[in-house]
Amino acid sequence: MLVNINQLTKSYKQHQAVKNISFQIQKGECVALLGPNGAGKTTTLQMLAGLLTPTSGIIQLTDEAPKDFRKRIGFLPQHPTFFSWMTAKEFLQFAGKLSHIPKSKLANKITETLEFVSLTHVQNKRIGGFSGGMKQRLGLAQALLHEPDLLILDEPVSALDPNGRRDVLEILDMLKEKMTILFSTHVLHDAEQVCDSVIILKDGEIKWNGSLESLKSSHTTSAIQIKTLESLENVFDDLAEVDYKDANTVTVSVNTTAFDTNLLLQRLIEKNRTLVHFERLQDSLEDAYMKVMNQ
Ligand SMILES: Nc1ncnc2c1ncn2[C@@H]1O[C@H](COP(=O)(O)OP(=O)(O)OP(=O)(O)O)[C@@H](O)[C@H]1O
Repeated sequence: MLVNINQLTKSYKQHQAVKNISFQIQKGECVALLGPNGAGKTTTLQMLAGLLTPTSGIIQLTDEAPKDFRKRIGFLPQHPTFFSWMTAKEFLQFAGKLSHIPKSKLANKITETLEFVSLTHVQNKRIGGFSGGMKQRLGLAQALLHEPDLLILDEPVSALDPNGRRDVLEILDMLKEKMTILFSTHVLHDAEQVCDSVIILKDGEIKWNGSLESLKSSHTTSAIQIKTLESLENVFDDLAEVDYKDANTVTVSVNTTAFDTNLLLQRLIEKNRTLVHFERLQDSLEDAYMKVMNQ
């Protein structure tokens, strides 16, 4: 285990933004912190990055005393600020000094990191002329420079256009082979593209913590839709999970994919109905997410 969060709470005056949350992150995991606006994502990440003091609770990186974890973390805030008059290289030199990277290592580290985020060709250009996507990649470079154990990114793709989004998600996909990543997003699709597990936050509380696969399997249902030429009246009346769409169409909810569909077909034959449409309907991951949010 790399991170252990225990009963973490943050109150802003009377308002509890994060309510007693506990979770763990394993070394090498890529975890998405998912939730709508105001869920408490930024507050949680800022506490993890050591920028905000928790009202109560414990944040531990393995084998470290609670207060010593900051240098092992790389953080990209939701709205990073840059000095627009600096060049990309100057900005990383500045960031490198702040995080006490030894002088002998810094130049090589900057070259390597700029290469990794595809900014080598503009390393001597002023940041003022950079696009949103380029700035975000530079912010990412700043967070990576000191080779952190845990990379924390607050909504790294929310403000980007589709190309910028793709570039940053591709970088994250490469990075997850090398380090542990926790990033927030309010878009399920972003989480799905790079992460295996999600923590869903709503109103400061954890609504779900687990793999995307288990989210889907535990919150989705499948159904079978049947349409016949004749009316379906009295055909499936004894089945509880039957929903009549119209006289000729029903949807039968089935709890497992192993449901024996032959039973339904047999019933149609017994009752002399002519089948014109038969389809298995399956909830998507998005449906599962909405179910968790509405719980
Ligand atoms: N400095 C602050 N003072 C008072 N309330 C705050 C402060 N920062 C955040 N909040 C409140 O705490 C709650 C959680 O905010 P937070 O920014 O952590 O949510 P979020 O999930 O990151 O949302 P978003 O997606 O909009 O960034 C919100 O109700 C917000 O209004």
